[in-house]
Amino acid sequence: MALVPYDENLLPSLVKLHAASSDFRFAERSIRLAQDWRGGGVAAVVWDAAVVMCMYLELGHVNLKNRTAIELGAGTGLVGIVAALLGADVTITDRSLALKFLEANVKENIPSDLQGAVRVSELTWGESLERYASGGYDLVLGADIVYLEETFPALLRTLDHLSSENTEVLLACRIRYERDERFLSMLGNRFSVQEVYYDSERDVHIYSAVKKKTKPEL
Ligand SMILES: C[S@@+](CC[C@H](N)C(=O)[O-])C[C@H]1O[C@@H](n2cnc3c(N)ncnc32)[C@H](O)[C@@H]1O
Repeated sequence: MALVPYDENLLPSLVKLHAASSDFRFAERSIRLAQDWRGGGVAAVVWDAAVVMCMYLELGHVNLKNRTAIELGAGTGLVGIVAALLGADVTITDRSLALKFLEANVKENIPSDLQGAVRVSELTWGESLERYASGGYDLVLGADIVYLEETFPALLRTLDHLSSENTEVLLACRIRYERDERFLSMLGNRFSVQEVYYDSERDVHIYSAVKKKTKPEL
């Protein structure tokens, strides 16, 4: 039986035909990603938010050269792959069920001289966070990862763990429901959040969040 993770209206427009693979062009390279909507669930297709995030990264507003980045809920890995091609040292993560697919896409699309700058690793939000350096990343990237209300507390704990006051969190989101707005306001308790980009054609917003400075104890 086909896995239908949620509401058909949420299907990314790029993959409504259950494409077997899709081609993209970012960072002056062709990227071919295997996709498997029927068998792989939400992690196995490229969502519009990922495409918009890559477009945003390509614009050059964010410095990626020699910076450390971690991608959460990477799915097919497009964002992490593009970040690596643009010069970042990237840890690409998702739940264990997504990793096989993700590893194959990374292997296929990262040239051998950059393979050392990319690793694929399991990160289920809120779990075993001690495996990842606290505040240890310059950038935390997430495309279309704000959609399941029950994951919001764990996702917030994860963002909090990975970020220092010098980390920029970039989230590409399609705001579908009120709960998505609620997530952003929960994020605003610990982070200063601002919208930095909007793609009206795909209806995807990019938010930048930086941890608020904690007041020194008196
Ligand atoms: C809508 S897909 C987006 C995939 C990809 N970022 C993109 O935009 O193409 C959501 C992703 O979040 C991941 N995800 C969902 N719940 C998660 C959790 N609790 N911990 C880690 N990843 C999770 C899914 O496996 C999936 O890859």
